[in-house]
Amino acid sequence: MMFQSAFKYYKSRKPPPSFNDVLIVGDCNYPFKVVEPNLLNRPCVFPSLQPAQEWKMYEVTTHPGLFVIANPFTMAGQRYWMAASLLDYPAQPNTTNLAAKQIASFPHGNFWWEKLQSFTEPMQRRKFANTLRWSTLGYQYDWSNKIYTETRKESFPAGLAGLLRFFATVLGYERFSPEAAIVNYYPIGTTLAGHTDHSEDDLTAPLFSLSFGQPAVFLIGGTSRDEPADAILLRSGDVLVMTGASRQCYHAVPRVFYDTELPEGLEKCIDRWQPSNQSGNLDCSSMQMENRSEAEWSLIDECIQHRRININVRQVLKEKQLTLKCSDTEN
Ligand SMILES: O=C(O)CCC(=O)C(=O)O
Ligand SMILES: [Fe+2]
Repeated sequence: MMFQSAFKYYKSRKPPPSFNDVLIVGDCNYPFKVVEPNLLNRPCVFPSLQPAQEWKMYEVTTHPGLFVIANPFTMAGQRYWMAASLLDYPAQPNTTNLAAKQIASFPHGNFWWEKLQSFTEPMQRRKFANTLRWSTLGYQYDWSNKIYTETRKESFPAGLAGLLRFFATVLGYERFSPEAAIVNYYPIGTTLAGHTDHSEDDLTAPLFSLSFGQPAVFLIGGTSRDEPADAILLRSGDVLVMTGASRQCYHAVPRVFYDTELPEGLEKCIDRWQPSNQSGNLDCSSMQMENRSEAEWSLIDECIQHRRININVRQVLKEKQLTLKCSDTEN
């Protein structure tokens, strides 16, 4: 199916789409080529992740350069990043789609989270929860002008930067520098239209997409909208990486749905993070772990039940620009 017809097909509620042609990460019946982790003389462990020798990594052979790592996270690890996405990343000075309200009412914190806690009626709380749609980390993306500007550059969260450098190294991209992220919050039923990401100066650096919470159908086509698309199922913990030719391909998210709608035989997301069973309070000093309270975990679980979170990480600058910057600060 061509990109736009595939988008409509997977978006449709009536009738709902079939999952027959959706690529399932890790299933050998599909065009997945096993990729060996690049682990020479390197530590293969990172907090929140399973040891890298145990990861299942694939290249999607119909899209050279497109890699998928089938959920390399531990359960507590997933919950750690879910909590960070909901409590920390939407906080000032990061920008969110709710920026105008944020400045007016809560000058310093996470307006959305603070206000969310004030609702006692579940339906109203859920309605308000759905208003958060994105937050930006590091270089704050200017959506109107489609640029990253030096003047709106916040610090990139250190733990997340470490995680992304670790993924990049295991895939052989040792020089990857995480400089900007868009955290997308997708309430069930929402979509992301087809686009390419081309505002970064370095389009040869990989683009990472981390999925948490409810599942989604991810669509990837060619460099124009007139090429056929592949649909890939992304479940909680899955990591998708666009490199090489696939880095500049059209992609979209036509469907975010409850894992209970997954066909029989497919692992449900819920088995991947098990709310309340295990806290996400990791014991690791390198990630400046903040302990979350019981009340916070319960609201985090509620939020996760009704949405997918996507952490989309980019390198913005070319390596030359980076080198210049480093020598600037050293002098
Ligand atoms: O949600 C996703 O997996 C993709 C998000 C994306 O393409 C973007 O933020 O540019
Ligand atoms: Fe994108």
